[in-house]
Amino acid sequence: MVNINCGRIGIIDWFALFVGLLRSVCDLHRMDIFRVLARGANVRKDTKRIGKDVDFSVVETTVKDNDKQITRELDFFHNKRIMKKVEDLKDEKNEAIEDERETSVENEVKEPKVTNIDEATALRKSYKGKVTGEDIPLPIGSFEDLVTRFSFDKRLLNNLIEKHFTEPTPIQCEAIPLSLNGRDIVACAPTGSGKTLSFLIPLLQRVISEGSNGTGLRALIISPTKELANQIFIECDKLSHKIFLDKKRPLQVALLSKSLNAKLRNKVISDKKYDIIVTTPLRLIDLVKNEALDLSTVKHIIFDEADKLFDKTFIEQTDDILSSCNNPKLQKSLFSATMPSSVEEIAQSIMMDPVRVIIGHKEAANANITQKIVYCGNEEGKLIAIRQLVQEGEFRPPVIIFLESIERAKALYHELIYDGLNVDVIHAERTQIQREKIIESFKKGDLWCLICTDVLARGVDFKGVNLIINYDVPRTAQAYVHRIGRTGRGGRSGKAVTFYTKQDSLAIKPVINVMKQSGCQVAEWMDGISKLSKREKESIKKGKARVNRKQISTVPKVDRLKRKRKQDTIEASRKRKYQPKSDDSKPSTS
Ligand SMILES: Nc1ncnc2c1ncn2[C@@H]1O[C@H](COP(=O)(O)OP(=O)(O)OP(=O)(O)O)[C@@H](O)[C@H]1O
Repeated sequence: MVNINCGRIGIIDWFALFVGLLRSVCDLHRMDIFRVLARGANVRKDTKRIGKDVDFSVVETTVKDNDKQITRELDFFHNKRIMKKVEDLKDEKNEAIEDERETSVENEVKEPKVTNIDEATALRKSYKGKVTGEDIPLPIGSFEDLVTRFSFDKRLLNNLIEKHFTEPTPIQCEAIPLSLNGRDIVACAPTGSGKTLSFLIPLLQRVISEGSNGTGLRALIISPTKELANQIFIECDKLSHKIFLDKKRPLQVALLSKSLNAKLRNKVISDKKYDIIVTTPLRLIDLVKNEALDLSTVKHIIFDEADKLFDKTFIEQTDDILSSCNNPKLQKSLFSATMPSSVEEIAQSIMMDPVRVIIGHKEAANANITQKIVYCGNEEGKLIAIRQLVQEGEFRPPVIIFLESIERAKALYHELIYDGLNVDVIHAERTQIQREKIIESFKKGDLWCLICTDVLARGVDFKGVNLIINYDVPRTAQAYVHRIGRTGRGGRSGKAVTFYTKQDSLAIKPVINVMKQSGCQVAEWMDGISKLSKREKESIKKGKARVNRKQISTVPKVDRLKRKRKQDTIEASRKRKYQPKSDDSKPSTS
C-alpha cells in the first residue's frame, strides 16, 4: 500500500508512489494501458534519486509477460481476424507481391453487409445513430462494402488496412457513404470515435476519382488549432501514401505551416502544387488576402471542430474563407463532438440540402469515460485533492490537467515540478517548437503529466491517457465534453475528475448535466443542484459564472517570499552579466 503525508511531497515519494502504483496494478492483473505507454518511458535507474528498494525488474518482466495480454485487451475494434490477414500480407516484400496483395483484397470482396433499409435501421439502432435529410444512402457495414458499392481505390483500401483500420466506427459507417455521394453533412459523434477518418477517407477517394486534371487546389481541411491541423495532416499523409492520380503524379497533401505560407507568398512554390491543404483559418486568410492562393478551384471544404469554427471567436474568419471558395459545387462538411443548436442553425444555412448525422446524444460525453466531480472547498483544497488522487491510486499516468488560464497553468506547473513530478505545461505563450516537443514526449511516455489550457482541449489524439483532471471547472458543457474526451479514445476506457469549490456552484451545473446525459450515475444531491433556471442559463452564456480564483500555491507565505527573493537575485545577476558596460558601447578613443 502507498502511504503519503498530506504535506509537501518530495521527489523520492513521487517515484516510490509511481512504482508502488505499478506494482499494485500489476498484482491485480488489471488491464493497464500505462504499461503499454511506459514501454517507451525513460525511467532512469538512478538509485541515488529513488532509493534502492525500487525493483525495476518487476516492471520490466511484467511488461514483457503482459504484452500479449495487453495487445488482446487493446483490440477494441475486434479486428483480430482481419489483422491476421494484414500480418500475412506484410511478409510479402517486393512490388510484384504488393500488386498481388491488392488483388487479394479485391478477391476477398463479398456482398455488402448492409443491403437494405431494414439492415440499415438495425445497424443504426445498435449505435444509436440518427440520420436526417433527403435521399439518405445506406450506411456501410464494413470497409469492404466500399469496394462493392463504390469504385473504391485499392491502394487507399490497402493503406487503411495496413494502418490497422479494418472495421468502420459508427460515424464512419454513416459519413463515408454520404460524403462519397457528394452530400453536404453536419456530423456530431462522441470524442475519440474516429471522425477524422470519416472525413479523410471519402475526401481522398473523391480527389482520386476526380483525377489529375491540373486544376489546382481541390480540398481544404480547416481546424481551429495548429496541433490539430498537424495531427490531421499526418493522418491524411499516411492514408495517401503511394497514391498516384491517373498514375501520373502523387496525390499532394500539405500542412499550411509558417514556412509553406512564406514559400507560397514568395512564389517559391506554385499554388497549383497541392491537392489538399490542412490549415488553421488565419494562415489561410493571410495567403488569400495576399493573392498567393486561389480558392476558386476548391471543391471540398471540411470544418473539423465545426462548432468552434462557427462560434463567435472564429465566425468572421470562417465567413472570409467560405466567400473565397466560390465554386458553386463546393461540398461542405462539418464535424464535431458537440453541436449547439445555435451553431447548427448558422451552419445549416450555408449548406445545400444537408444531411444531419448524430451518433449518441448531441451534448453527451464519450460513454467510455468514468466521470466524477470532487468538492475541494477552496483553491488550497485542489492541490490536496491531487495528492489524495495519488494516495488513492487514481493518479495513474499519463494524466492531463486542464486549467482556465495561462497564469494558473504556469502556477500549477511550478507547484508540481517543485514536488518532483514528471510534468510539463502547454499554453499559448509557449513556442510552436516547445509545444511540439512536449506533445511528442507525452505521446512517447517520457512525460507523465501534462498541464494545459483549453488549447489542447479539442481534437488532439493521445492514445492511452488514463486520467483527465479539470483543475478548474470548464466554462461550458462543450468545453467539458472536449476536455474529458482526451481520454477514452478509440474504444479505450478512461477517467475524468472535475474539481470544484464553493465559488463554482453555478458553473458545475452544466458538468453535472453532461454527466447525466452520458448515462453516469449521479448522487441525489447532484441531481437536485443540476437544474438551471432561465437566469442561470443566461448568466452562464454571458460568462457571468466566471470566478475570480485565488492564486495557486500551498507553500507558506514565508517560503514563497524566500523563493521569490532567490529568483529575483538570480534574475538581477543575469541582467548584470548581459548588460553592456556603458563604456563598452562607445567607440574607443585611445
Ligand atoms: N476504424 C477504426 N478502427 C480502429 N481505430 C480507429 C478507427 N477509426 C479511428 N480510429 C482511432 O481512434 C482514435 C480516435 O479517432 P479521432 O482522432 O478521429 O477521433 P475524433 O472522433 O475526431 O475525436 P475528437 O472529437 O476528440 O476530435 C484515433 O487514434 C484513431 O486512429
